[in-house]
Amino acid sequence: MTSEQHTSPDGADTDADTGAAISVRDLRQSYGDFEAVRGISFDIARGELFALLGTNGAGKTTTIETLEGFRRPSSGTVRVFDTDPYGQPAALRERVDAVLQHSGVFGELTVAETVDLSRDLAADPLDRDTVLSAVGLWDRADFAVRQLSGGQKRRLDLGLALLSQPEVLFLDEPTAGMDPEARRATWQVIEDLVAGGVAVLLTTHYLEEAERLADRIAIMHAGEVRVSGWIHEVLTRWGDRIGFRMPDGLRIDELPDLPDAAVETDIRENEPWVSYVITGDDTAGRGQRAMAALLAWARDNDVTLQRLELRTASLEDVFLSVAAQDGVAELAPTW
Ligand SMILES: Nc1ncnc2c1ncn2[C@@H]1O[C@H](COP(=O)(O)OP(=O)(O)OP(=O)(O)O)[C@@H](O)[C@H]1O
Repeated sequence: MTSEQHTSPDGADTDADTGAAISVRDLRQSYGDFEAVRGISFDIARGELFALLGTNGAGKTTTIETLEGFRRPSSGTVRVFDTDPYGQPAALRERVDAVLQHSGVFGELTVAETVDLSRDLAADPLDRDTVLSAVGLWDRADFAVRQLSGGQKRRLDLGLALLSQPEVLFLDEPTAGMDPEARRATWQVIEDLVAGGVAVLLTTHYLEEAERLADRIAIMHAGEVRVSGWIHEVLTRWGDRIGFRMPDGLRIDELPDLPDAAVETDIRENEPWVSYVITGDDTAGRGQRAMAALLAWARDNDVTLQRLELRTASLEDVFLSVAAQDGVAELAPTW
């Protein structure tokens, strides 16, 4: 993880002065009259994992395909190591690899043959056993690729991407179809790559995956980045949560005011549910203070709080508010 990027005196970010492996500036991308990406900007440093999240059709794949050099921007600039990636120039080919949504491997070849074929194309490849061990397929070397399960194919895709020892890796939903154990093993592989200095751009619909792996995130909706930042800052900004089952016989206006908190009610698992969202500046102590006030109220009023919980905001809380809203301004928490 590195510090935030700087801008050179002429206003241009450069690889040399920022350490940015990937730089996107005001990228717009259209399909005919339809603008799928509407002016987004971000940087990714070496040794950083940046998660590009978003609703279906938000523009993530379009953005990644542009960075991979498959599409020329309609306007704006994208750079990978200070180089325009359009057309996948030779200077980048050895430094960049990807796990795409749709695997390009041949079903009739064995796993070992598939790895060897990719090794033949790489300048300084890892050896076959290292690759197959890294992705947990050492016992599948002699299987035809078509005999692999969906999750195993995904692991093979990752193995093929990491064997060339890339400096930039694009991961487009890399753990789709994996069971929980394979997913965790894959997370470890990705964490090791990032620790080794690889810049990773990840898209995923598994928010737990982004929460575990990402240094910084951007959440896209309708072609725009609606929320971005260091993941812990985003979650802190979204506030802590106290929740409990709505006590029988109480109305919402009979619930107490808690410090720096706003209350709302909804239904959770078929039960009436109370949520307090706590956003005071004292991020270390605000949850405890609100909880202490709630417990004092419950004791004084002889109320039992069932299923009581205190938690920090999750990426799912942030994501759902992005998906539910349709304007940037409304997204800043107003409680
Ligand atoms: N080749 C294309 N021609 C026309 N429209 C396209 C094309 N590819 C994508 N789009 C549209 O552009 C928008 C963004 O698509 P994109 O695939 O980038 O979204 P995404 O964020 O990756 O979505 P998902 O999470 O569903 O994979 C969508 O509305 C999609 O319908």
